[in-house]
Amino acid sequence: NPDISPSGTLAPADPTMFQKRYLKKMRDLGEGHFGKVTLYMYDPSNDGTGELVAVKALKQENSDVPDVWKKEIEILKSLYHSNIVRYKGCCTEPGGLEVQLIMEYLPLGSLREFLPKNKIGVPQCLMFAQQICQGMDYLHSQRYVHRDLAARNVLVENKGLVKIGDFGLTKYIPEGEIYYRVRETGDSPVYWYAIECLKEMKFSFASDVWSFGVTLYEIFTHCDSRQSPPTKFFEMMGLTEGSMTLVKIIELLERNRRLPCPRDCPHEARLLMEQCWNKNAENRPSFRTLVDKFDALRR
Ligand SMILES: C=Cc1cc(F)c(CN2CC[C@](CC#N)(n3cc(C(N)=O)c(NC(=O)OC)n3)[C@H](F)C2)cc1O
Repeated sequence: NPDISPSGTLAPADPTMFQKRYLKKMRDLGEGHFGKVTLYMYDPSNDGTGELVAVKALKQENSDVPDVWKKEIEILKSLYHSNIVRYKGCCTEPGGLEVQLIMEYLPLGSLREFLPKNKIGVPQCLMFAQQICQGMDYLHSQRYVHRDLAARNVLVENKGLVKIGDFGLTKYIPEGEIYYRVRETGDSPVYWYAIECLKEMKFSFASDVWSFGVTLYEIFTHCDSRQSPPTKFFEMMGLTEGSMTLVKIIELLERNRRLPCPRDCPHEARLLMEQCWNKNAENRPSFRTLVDKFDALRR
């Protein structure tokens, strides 16, 4: 339904502009530090035949950081890859502060929901792993560091296709730079963090590769909560509380302790996992290399 522009000519409606009044809330999909993701039906004809979309909105009190927020919208808008969730548009309230990011909806949810219910075999684990590497290789080629790669942020389109689904902590690494330093830790996903992130809050393409190693571990454990990274790290370090946890994890990693090898994980895949967890960031493979290594494994 093209909008009538002031001059009265028929301006083609911009398909990336969603009007808040036609968004009908269905249910919450997730909660994050700065906001939440909700399932809506976009139903301009108001007859229940609209399309389902996933909408990410900042919590009001955080909406005074529009530049950070707009950054995430700009990032997702600029990414085009079969293994990255599709940007559909954004929704602004007339004169409102809040801007909402509108993405395609993948009803099967993330690997965290999918894997425990669908016992996939080794070939499919390797296929999913390779697709994540393809998406991440593309993200890195655009000079973005994800900083939150984990099974909970990988969406399942169908049994043959997964996509990286959330870019809440993604940062741009300027040409010539290697690291992105952050100040806040917040409720950071420390069990997915490389050792240099824990010690110096230094994030890089290589720290994303470390997080991929943890994601590969999650895939081969079928996201079984009894084997989750937090659970296994707590077992290894014994119960600690508060800031001691960070100190204890660093100690374990310095002593070359790592997550255990999942029962169904083939030896070659375990070797890749361990390469991703190399203490020395320079010695970790790139996602480009990992895509090729998974090709060899899948033969
Ligand atoms: C404001 C910051 C913020 C808020 C958050 F809630 C989260 C956490 N959130 C991320 C998006 C999420 C998981 C992924 N990827 N997801 C997306 C879809 C989709 N596009 O279909 C989907 N589908 C689904 O669950 O279908 C049954 N889940 C899930 F909402 C968790 C992270 C954040 O940075």
